[in-house]
Amino acid sequence: ASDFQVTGAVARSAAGEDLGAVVGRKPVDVRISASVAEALDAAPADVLIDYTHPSVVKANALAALERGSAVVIGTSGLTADDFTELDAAARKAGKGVVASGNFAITAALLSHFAMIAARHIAHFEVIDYAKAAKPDSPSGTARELAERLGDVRKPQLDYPIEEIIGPSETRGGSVNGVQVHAVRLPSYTASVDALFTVPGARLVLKHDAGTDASVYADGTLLAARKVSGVTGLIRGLDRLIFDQG
Ligand SMILES: NC(=O)C1=CN([C@@H]2O[C@H](COP(=O)(O)OP(=O)(O)OC[C@H]3O[C@@H](n4cnc5c(N)ncnc54)[C@H](OP(=O)(O)O)[C@@H]3O)[C@@H](O)[C@H]2O)C=CC1
Ligand SMILES: O=C(O)C1=N[C@H](C(=O)O)C[C@H](O)C1
Repeated sequence: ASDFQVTGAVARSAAGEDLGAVVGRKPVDVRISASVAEALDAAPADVLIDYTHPSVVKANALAALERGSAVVIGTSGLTADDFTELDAAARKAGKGVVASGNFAITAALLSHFAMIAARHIAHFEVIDYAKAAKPDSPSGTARELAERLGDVRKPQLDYPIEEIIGPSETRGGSVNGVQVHAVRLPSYTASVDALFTVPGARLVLKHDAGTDASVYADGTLLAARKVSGVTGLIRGLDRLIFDQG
C-alpha cells in the first residue's frame, strides 16, 4: 500500500537481515529486529501491526504503547481481561488499539450478522475449526465472537451443563456464557460457524478460510489507517466498517 512506509520488522529467526531480502525482494534498508521493543527503539513507528504469538502479543502491544505507537492486533490468544488492560494502557498513552480476532471481510460480516441474529434468537452456539497444531483455543475469531455474543444476551440452555450425564466437556467450553466447540484437525485451516436455532429451523453463519493469508491484508491495513483516530481499544473489524457508517 503506497500510503504506508515499513519502518521496522520483527522475527527472531531473521534478526539482523534486511526485510526485502528475507521476503525475496530487493533490499529495502529495513533491518529485522529480534523484538518489538528493539525495533521501535531503532525506528519509531506510528502503528505496530502484530501477528506473532499468543505468548508475546500483550507485551508487544504494551511496549508499543509505551513508545507512542498505536497498535493493530491480529494475534489470537488474548483474554477479555487482557483487553481491559490494553484498553487502559492505550487510554493512558492517548493512543488507539484495534484488535480483531479475524481481519477477513467474510469474518467481519459474520460478526455483524451474528450480533443481529443474537438479538432475535435465544439459542446459539459457536464451532471453531483450525489446524491440528494451532497453539491457542478457542481461536481469536471464535473467542471474540462468543464474548461479544454473550454481551448481546446469554443464550438459552435447555439442559444445565453441570447436570449433563456424561463428560460435560463434550458440550464445549463457556466463553461469556456462550458454548464454544473447538475442532483441531489436519485439513482445517481457519473456519467458524455461528449456529442460531429456533424450534424447526436453523440459521448457520459460516466463515470458511483456506491457507491464503492475503484475505487478512485489506482488513489489517484498514485498521492501520483508522487506528490513528482512535483512543483506547476497538475490538472487531466489523465495528470499524459498520459502526461508523
Ligand atoms: N486476526 C486475524 O485475522 C489473523 C490472526 N492470526 C493470528 O496471528 C498469529 C500469528 O499467526 P501466523 O502468522 O500464522 O504465525 P506464524 O508462526 O506463521 O508467524 C508468526 C511470526 O511472528 C514472529 N515472532 C516474533 N516474535 C515472536 C515470538 N516471541 N514468538 C513467536 N513468534 C514470534 C515469528 O518469527 P520468529 O519465530 O522468527 O520470531 C513469525 O514470523 C496467531 O495468533 C494467529 O492465530 C493469523 C491470521 C489471521
Ligand atoms: O492461526 C491462524 O491461522 C488464524 N488465526 C486467527 C484466529 O485465531 O482466529 C484467525 C484465522 O483463524 C487464522
